[in-house]
Amino acid sequence: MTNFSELNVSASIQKSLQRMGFEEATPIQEGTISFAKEGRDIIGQAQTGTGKTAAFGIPLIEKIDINNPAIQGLIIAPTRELAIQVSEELHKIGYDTRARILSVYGGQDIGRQIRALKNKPQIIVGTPGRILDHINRRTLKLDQVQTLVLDEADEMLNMGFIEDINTILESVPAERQTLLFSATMPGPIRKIAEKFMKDPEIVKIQSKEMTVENIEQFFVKSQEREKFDILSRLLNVHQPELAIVFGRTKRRVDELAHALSIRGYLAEGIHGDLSQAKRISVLRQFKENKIDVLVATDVAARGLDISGVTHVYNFDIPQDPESYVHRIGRTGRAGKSGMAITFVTPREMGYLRIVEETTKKRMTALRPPTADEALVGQQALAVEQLTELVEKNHLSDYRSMAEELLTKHDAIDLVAAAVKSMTKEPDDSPIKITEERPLPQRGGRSGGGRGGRPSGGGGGGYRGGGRSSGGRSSGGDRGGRGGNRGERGGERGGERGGDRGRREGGSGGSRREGGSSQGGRSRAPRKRSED
Ligand SMILES: Nc1ncnc2c1ncn2[C@@H]1O[C@H](COP(=O)(O)OP(=O)(O)OP(=O)(O)O)[C@@H](O)[C@H]1O
Ligand SMILES: [Mg+2]
Repeated sequence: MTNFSELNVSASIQKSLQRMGFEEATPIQEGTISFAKEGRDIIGQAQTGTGKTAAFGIPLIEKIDINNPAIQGLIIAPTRELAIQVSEELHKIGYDTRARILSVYGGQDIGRQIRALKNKPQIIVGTPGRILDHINRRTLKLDQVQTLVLDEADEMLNMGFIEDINTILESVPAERQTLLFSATMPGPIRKIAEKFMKDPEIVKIQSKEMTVENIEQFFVKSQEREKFDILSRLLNVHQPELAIVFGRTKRRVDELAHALSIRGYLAEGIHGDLSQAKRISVLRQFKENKIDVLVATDVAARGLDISGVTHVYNFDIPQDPESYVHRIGRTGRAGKSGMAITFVTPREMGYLRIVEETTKKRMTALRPPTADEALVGQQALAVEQLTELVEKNHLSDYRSMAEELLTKHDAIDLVAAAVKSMTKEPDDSPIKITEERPLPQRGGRSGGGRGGRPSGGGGGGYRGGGRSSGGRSSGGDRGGRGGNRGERGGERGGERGGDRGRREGGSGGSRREGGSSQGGRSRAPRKRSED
């Protein structure tokens, strides 16, 4: 391990890093900071959650000439949330150097952005569409940019941003430093690098597996209609501090978030159809622990760094392995441990194997907990809370009531009642989850091979079983919702017609939801439409 002074990081940035609690550089930081300071182009590849932001952020901030009012650094990130997150991290790193940083992204009032641009920011973090918009309006002057960063390059490729990035690259001086960061490095990304970068130094943090070791990976084989009840029981047993549940489509996310709330979890959904303000507020609530379960589509959660996510549930198995890697990478960040659980229907077992082949890591079969086990989990939680209350001993206002109760009732009955009242018991309030058709068959015979454990239902002995989640799910009434806009992710045709703003704002961002596996790539089977 190397500390930042050994990497010759300036004293003022070291001070900020100290404040951020960064004691030592992570391997990707150690590998890239010196090269970047030499002015080299860099391709940085490292697993999720290993500090790629600071790996480019530290040398970038260090290079800024604080007395030069021009934009000197440009960072392109695939989504608004990421642009915000990156700029927040840069603010922290640059706190003592006082570099001026501004994020620009779709969905935010452009007039306000234009005014903010007049305050002479030195670093811009933005999404491709909005950056282009500003370039076209001549509100963003990039002729003095010295450093260009492509963050989450793989995702920008998947989203079909390559042409936009091409155009942006043509607007920045050729004499510049280019840093490209990605958790995965599919072939087309290497091609971009060859085209746009000068003799790049490739810093790849070698790891046998693509996913970090501190994430335990499980799969649950179950029928589609059983998934929701299994998910509830898993939540009850695991008692995650913060959990993210991934759904394949926006409708799925809406339905899951709603169903989880009905069953008493503090859950909210996030996807590209929600307004910018709503997305930001949901993320804030999640970060502040006001929500326990965040339900999200791939894109909405890509790259998000939320500390303390203990569990990731893939309610639907992702179609491509890169998405899997990114999804589960929302937990196990900065060396913490995490658990990832992927639901897979028997017909989708081929996808599971493809994921495992790519990550070089086998998932362990998880037997779905029975209703009794789920109850025991919740009772244990109640006992824990009760014990904590006793230990805190702020009970003087209640003691006389307790004494009186004890004269009338059996002590064990009283404690049992207290535990019961604090236990979240199984809840079979009706919910509606529209069944998803499985992904197209792939990777050989379905259901075979893994010789998995018995799946599903736990013998049907649980309350509120398939009846509640599956039974009432025919849901043809959703047809007109038009939620399938986003599923045509790969179809670039026509969408260059100037509605870029829409793509990043409001509903427009939806184009990418779930389409991440398709854009520009032909190897994945085309996904069916959402509805
Ligand atoms: N040297 C360090 N010491 C301690 N914590 C760090 C260090 N570097 C980064 N972190 C923290 O680790 C977390 C993950 O970092 P970051 O978001 O940059 O990961 P990433 O590699 O970009 O992941 P992803 O591939 O998911 O985008 C952040 O909370 C960050 O503040
Ligand atoms: Mg990142």
